[in-house]
Amino acid sequence: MAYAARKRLAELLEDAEREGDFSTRAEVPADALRIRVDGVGELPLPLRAPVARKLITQARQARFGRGAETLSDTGVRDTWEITPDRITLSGPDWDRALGDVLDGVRHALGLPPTTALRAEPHALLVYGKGQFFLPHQDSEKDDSMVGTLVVSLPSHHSGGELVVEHAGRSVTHRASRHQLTFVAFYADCRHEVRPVTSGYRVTLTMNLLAERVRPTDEDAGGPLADLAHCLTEHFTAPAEQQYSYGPPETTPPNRLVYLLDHEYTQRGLDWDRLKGADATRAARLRQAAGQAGCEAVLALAEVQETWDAVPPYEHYDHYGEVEHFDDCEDDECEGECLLDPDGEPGAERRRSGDFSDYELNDLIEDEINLGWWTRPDGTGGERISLPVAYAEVCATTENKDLTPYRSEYEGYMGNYGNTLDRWYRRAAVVLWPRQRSFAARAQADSEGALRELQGHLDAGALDQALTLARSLAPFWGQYGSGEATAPHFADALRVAVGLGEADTAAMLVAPFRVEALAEEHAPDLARAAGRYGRAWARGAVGGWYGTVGAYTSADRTAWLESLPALCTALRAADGDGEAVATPLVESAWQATRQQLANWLGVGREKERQAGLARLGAPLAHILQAADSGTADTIVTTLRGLPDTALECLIPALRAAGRQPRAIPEGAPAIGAFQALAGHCEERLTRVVARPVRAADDWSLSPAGACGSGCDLCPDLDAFLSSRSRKVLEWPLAQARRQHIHSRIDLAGLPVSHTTRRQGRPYTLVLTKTDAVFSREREARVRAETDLAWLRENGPARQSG
Ligand SMILES: O=C(O)CCC(=O)C(=O)O
Ligand SMILES: [Fe+2]
Repeated sequence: MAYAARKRLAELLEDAEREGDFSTRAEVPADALRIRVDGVGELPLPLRAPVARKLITQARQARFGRGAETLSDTGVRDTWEITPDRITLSGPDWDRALGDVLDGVRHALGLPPTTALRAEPHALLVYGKGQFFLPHQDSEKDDSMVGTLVVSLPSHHSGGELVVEHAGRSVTHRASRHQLTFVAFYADCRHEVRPVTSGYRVTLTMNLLAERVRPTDEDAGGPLADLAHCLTEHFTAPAEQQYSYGPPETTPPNRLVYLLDHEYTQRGLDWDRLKGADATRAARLRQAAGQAGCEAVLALAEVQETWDAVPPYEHYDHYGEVEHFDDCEDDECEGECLLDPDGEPGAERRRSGDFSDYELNDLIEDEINLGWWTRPDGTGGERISLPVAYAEVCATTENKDLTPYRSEYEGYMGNYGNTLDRWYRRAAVVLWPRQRSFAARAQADSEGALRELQGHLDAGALDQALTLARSLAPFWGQYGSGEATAPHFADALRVAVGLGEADTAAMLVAPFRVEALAEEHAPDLARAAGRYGRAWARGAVGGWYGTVGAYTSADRTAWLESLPALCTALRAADGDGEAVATPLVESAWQATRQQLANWLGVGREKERQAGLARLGAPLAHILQAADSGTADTIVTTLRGLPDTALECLIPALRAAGRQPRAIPEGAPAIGAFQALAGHCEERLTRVVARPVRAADDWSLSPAGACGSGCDLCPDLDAFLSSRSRKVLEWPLAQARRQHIHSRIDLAGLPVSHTTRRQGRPYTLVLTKTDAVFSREREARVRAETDLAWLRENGPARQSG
């Protein structure tokens, strides 16, 4: 079983924990160090109060970093600071003493013997009574920085303990009064300096830097063969699923993601600078990988967990039921503070904070994403975005035993219980079988994969390129739909042309959206169609276009503007550009025709007019791009539409008129626009010639039967069609009044409806409004204007 392999692997790496701690301490006789400070002179040790006060006269208020900023806030950090350029360290024995301490620290922290530590002075700090530094994490100021070394100078003081924490454990260090006290900890450990209660506490802080001194060829120890066996098993057994519904997987997992315990920055992620147990575990895994024919890289993972969780018992007040927002002091509050933590009605019961004392019940959901990884050859790394599947994850330390960097709690919301979301940053060793290396990396870095394929093609290694490209098929479809991937369409297309295998080429270009297509792709598009045939091209365009009628973004309207130029370039290119241009135009037309039909069916005039007018420009672009056959089909369809289609056709003609140069000379579009213009002119002339409505003519066209065969609609139609009846008083029960309302509103009729709430049933009063006349007047004016414009500027005139 694959699960057993992962479990065993995690256990095999468990004992590495004993090989390193996150923090360590050492004492050295005070006379090992001579320390001089500019403006003060050599500091006599143990340090006494007058000297400490003299140091303060030379110091500044210490600052601290938050994000990219450096801040000064004595509520967070209150201590005096002297910069390292003003400090000189010496002493006959100092270098050797420090060297010994660093060697001990290296060993205690579990860094491999192939690594050496160096310490660089960072600051001299003086803490007087009441001064402190709240919990924080030190920033890694240097690529090779792995931690901090705090050297406490001996002095009489109380308080001022240095508390260091990692993975739920914490150690408190007190400084010696007579000796130098060295405390070292990894840079990802949170630590604090508790307030000094008497005397002065003086520390020299140093950055700990790690450097490789010997190659890592020695055996990292441990049951390597066992580990290698687990890897082989993991990569041969079918991947198991988290939930048992759905068909079982038949293929093995693509990779193994072994989560480490410490946090790392992108810069600090390096095989030689791993911390504590991580170093041993990663070294063993890497060696096992070598034996099992696998490749290993380091990665950074973002983990999110959602737990079913409850607040600790103490958070319930004496009612035994009610939970309060942390700061709530309102005696009469019955927990409303939680519903409304900001005093805004309806604010959600969601808040962030430290919920480490909450009790975790069940894990509802977890999600792991890799955001960065190093290259297999160890040269740098790259940003990636790769969700990790359940069957790929393995860890010796569970997430819940680590400290999340963010937590959010949401109280009971009906559908869900109380949930606690926790986010962690973890590093990981990611492994995959060497033969599947290309696909394993490609899933995270599609651009890199395309580059590699092109490289093989350029080098004439066609067979290899084909084998690798085929291995992308299982997951390549998830790629390409985002805007960010559009720029890589050109790369995918070029590789597709080069491969010479129709199915694989189709798979490579399939995930992109049509918006990614631009004029510059025309030569390769035409070449691909020439190579793989018309059916291939039609299939590819269908995929790029997506399902007709599916939601399409505003981007598509913008993209249609570029369609004529794209099609012109396609037709001019070598190969078979027409094979791509034709289905592109046809698909665009099918989608637009569908929208046209939808808008024509809308009764509310203003809405319909606006909707149809918006389709004008896209329609013009499609006609501009069409070949003569498609242009004819389009014109024939448009001619067959009702008069309301003029609300789209005139805007289309106007759009075409605005950019006559977009139509290539001799293009079928010229004839199509002329035919349409002639058609519109004919229709408008008929509209304008209609007799003006007589002042006493209130007749409207019938709204038609509603389809449910009700007895009301015929009566409504009789009223609407009547020349003389302006008002209808109609006693109707509520549901029936409702039906008439909706019939009138849906059709956008110039009829007002009110209900007179007297008697039973109430009376629905329908009144034809002046819009019966005004709409017709407006329509006539519009028709006259359009007709005048057509006669003056329309394409029919321009042809000459
Ligand atoms: O003074 C100390 O012991 C530690 C100070 C510290 O945490 C820092 O400078 O970042
Ligand atoms: Fe610190």
